[in-house]
Amino acid sequence: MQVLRCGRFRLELDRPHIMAIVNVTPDSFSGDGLGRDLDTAVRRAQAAVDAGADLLDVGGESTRPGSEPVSEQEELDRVIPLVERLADWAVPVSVDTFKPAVMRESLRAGASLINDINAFRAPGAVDAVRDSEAALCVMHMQGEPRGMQSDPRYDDVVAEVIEFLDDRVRALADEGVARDRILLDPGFGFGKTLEHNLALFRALDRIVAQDYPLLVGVSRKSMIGAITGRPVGERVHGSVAAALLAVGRGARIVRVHDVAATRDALKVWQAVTGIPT
Ligand SMILES: Nc1nc2ncc(COP(=O)(O)OP(=O)(O)O)nc2c(=O)[nH]1
Repeated sequence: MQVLRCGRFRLELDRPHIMAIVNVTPDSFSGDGLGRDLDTAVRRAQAAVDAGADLLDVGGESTRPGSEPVSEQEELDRVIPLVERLADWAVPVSVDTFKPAVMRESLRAGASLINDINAFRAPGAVDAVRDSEAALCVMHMQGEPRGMQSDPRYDDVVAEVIEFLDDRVRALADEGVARDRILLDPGFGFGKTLEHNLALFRALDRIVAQDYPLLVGVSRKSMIGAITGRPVGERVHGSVAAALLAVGRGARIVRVHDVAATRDALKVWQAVTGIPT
């Protein structure tokens, strides 16, 4: 059984887990950003937990392609008050950030997981998380959100993503980060064309073979839109299908906007496969 150390929690990953997206942003690509309205964000988080979310991922800066950077203080002002409100809930709170100062303050406020699309490469990022008990999600991205989709290129996207993740995990291990805190994520849509995303999806089992829990985030993304022809607000069916396919290939955490739909789909998948709910 894979157990992920996640702050004061121990996640037993023999069954798939749902990470609910709680974006306190004005400009998230999916249009679900809650801006700075704290009470609305708390209600959204509660609804996600009621619908079956196992974790909450709080994001204060949109990382959609072409997004404009947000200042450290603005991100702190958006994220920390919400983390403080959620910190004693019965589910782990994750914070989606690549800024070391936001990582540090989030941990101080009670976050149990740091979700870094930049794989803890920023100067000071490893220092910010090394001595905590928090889980760390290490994600692959080619380039930066502002320009990553302009012309992503790989010789072998699967091999290069695996090599990148291996390198980052080794860097964290060299700094003393225990392996039971680490999650991997191929970073769908982060410097990838549709073909790159599909190649990675088909090879998820090879990433799983790296023997770290795998997190997958494809919810409502452009790859779902490209395949289904649906606009961002009508991608729940495609997103749920992708989540099931990812779980069937070994992903153990799916990062989603539509918790209830994903939860029902996973219940059916678990009933058929005999994996405990
Ligand atoms: N680990 C991980 N983190 C992520 N954070 C943001 C987004 C982008 O999605 P979203 O948060 O819905 O949009 P935005 O960044 O525009 O708020 N995708 C991932 C992902 O695939 N994996």
